[in-house]
Amino acid sequence: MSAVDVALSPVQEESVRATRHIYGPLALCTNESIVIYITVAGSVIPMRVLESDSIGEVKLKLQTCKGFVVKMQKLVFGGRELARNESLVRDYGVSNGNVLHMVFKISDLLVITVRTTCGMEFEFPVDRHQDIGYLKRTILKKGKDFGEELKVQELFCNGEKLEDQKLIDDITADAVIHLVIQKFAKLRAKHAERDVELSVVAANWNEETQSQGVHEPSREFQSFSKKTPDRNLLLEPFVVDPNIELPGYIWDMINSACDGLTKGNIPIRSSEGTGGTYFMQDGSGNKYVAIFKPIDEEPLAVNNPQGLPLSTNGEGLKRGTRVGEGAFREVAAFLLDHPRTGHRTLSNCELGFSGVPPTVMVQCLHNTFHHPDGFEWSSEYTKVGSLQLFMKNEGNCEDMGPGIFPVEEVHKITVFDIRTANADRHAGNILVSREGKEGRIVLTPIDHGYCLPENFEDCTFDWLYWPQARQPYSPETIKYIKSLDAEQDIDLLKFYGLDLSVECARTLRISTMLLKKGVERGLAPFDIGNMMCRETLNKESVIEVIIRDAQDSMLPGMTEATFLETVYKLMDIKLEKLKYKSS
Ligand SMILES: Nc1ncnc2c1ncn2[C@@H]1O[C@H](COP(=O)(O)OP(=O)(O)OP(=O)(O)O)[C@@H](O)[C@H]1O
Repeated sequence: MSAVDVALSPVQEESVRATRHIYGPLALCTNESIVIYITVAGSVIPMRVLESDSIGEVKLKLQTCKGFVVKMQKLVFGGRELARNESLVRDYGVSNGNVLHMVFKISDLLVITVRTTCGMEFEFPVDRHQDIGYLKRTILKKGKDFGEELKVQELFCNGEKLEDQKLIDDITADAVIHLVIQKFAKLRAKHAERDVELSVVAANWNEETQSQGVHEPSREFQSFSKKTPDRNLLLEPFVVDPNIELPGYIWDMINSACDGLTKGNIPIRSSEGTGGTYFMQDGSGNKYVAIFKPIDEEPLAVNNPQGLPLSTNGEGLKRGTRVGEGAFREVAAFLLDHPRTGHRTLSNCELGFSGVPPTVMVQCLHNTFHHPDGFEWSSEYTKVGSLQLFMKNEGNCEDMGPGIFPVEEVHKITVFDIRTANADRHAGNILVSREGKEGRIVLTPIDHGYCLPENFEDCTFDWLYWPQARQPYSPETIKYIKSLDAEQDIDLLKFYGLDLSVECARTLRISTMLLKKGVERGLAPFDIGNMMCRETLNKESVIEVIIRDAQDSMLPGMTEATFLETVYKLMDIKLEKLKYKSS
């Protein structure tokens, strides 16, 4: 028996038991059985799987053996995210002895339920990274809905008073928090994924209400402010062309985040996502104002905080993207999202048709970012990345059934994804909020670090399977789509210093062409989107076949324009066939 066998045997037994659990004893007899290693948060889990297992089944085994909820797992192998749950282990080229990396997403959101004595329930989301002081203030604010009944005074857990500075996240799951108020009320809190339950029960008590002051600057920051008198060093726009003037709404976001840093409200790293994503707070410490994503912390980049390995060839987690370009793609996504009233200009503060939050490139210096090789308060340690406006939300589309989303809200996302051939549109990347007295649902697309890839290989749209995608676009949306112009878009990006590569520009041209041609023929988002997505991992999508056929027909010396003309004609033929089939 080799040393490896010895080291693995206890875990193998465990994995084998899981295999038996799912497949019965026959699973052990097959020669497809392989051992893979899953790295997660610094430890390695050996696991026996079948090459014919789907990625979904591997995730299920991890849930069975280790308790990691399937929905919260992200697996990476060979620098690529194993994003398709229905694809097989062997489709992704995973074989015996290979190492897979798992990023475990924990939701940043906790949903707190307050129940009054008369049985009324009110739910409100709080951030697990916030502290008890924040929780109290939130309950107090919400307390208006309960009248005078809910006056927060103290919170206790396991007999211990919870200090305002304690993080909500530090409270043990399943713990019962006692909210001490003047009249009886009950509170319950659960993680948005519903895998952890936290109960909060209130009892009678009579003491003075805590003062609701603003956070004191942390000790960490006090030392920082002494060392860095230059406020601009903290956070400033990263502009390629100094002649471009940033508009007021972008400055408001930067200044607000800067104010937060100055007051010692440190950037808070999100537990979700595969890259370094930081919530920037305002001066009061009560509000997030922006999201900062440094380029050196992107997945597979040199300082990725999730422990993902470095890319071996520079390619990002999705095919046709490059490590370190995510932040630029985020900014491009905002610039391309033209408002209904006309073309995007930075001075126009209107949200775009699809609602991509305002995003700009910035540089920021702070010791809370991931600096594995040490840190000094010097400009050398400044990080460059995208800064995006924080959008208040109640969670994301993964947390709820799609049936409740208004058709127009889904359609606006489909328009953006098709235009930009977005390779990362899963339901978790669409935030959900409510607007107005009726609580109209609004969807906000985020996380556009994988839009405009060089090819269409990894295009996936979760909304394809939502009923709204089968409905035709409204006349207003069709009008918007007709106004799109890929050449103008390319020029616009260039103007703002984002010069697309020939391949990415080609993607934008072809996907805009497909969207426009599709609506001309009255196709629904499903029909158009479906042409861009692979049915299975190794079967080319319709758009890929069109592009390959166009490439095959090219003679040496032919121009990009000729290539696009060929794509244009081939696309017409395919669309006519599709129209004929569906009529
Ligand atoms: N503009 C925003 N407003 C509010 N919250 C946001 C915004 N952008 C990101 N977030 C929050 O931060 C979390 C992580 O962000 P994001 O998904 O963009 O990171 P990522 O590392 O690129 O993720 P992924 O692994 O899904 O590609 C999101 O799940 C969301 O909760």
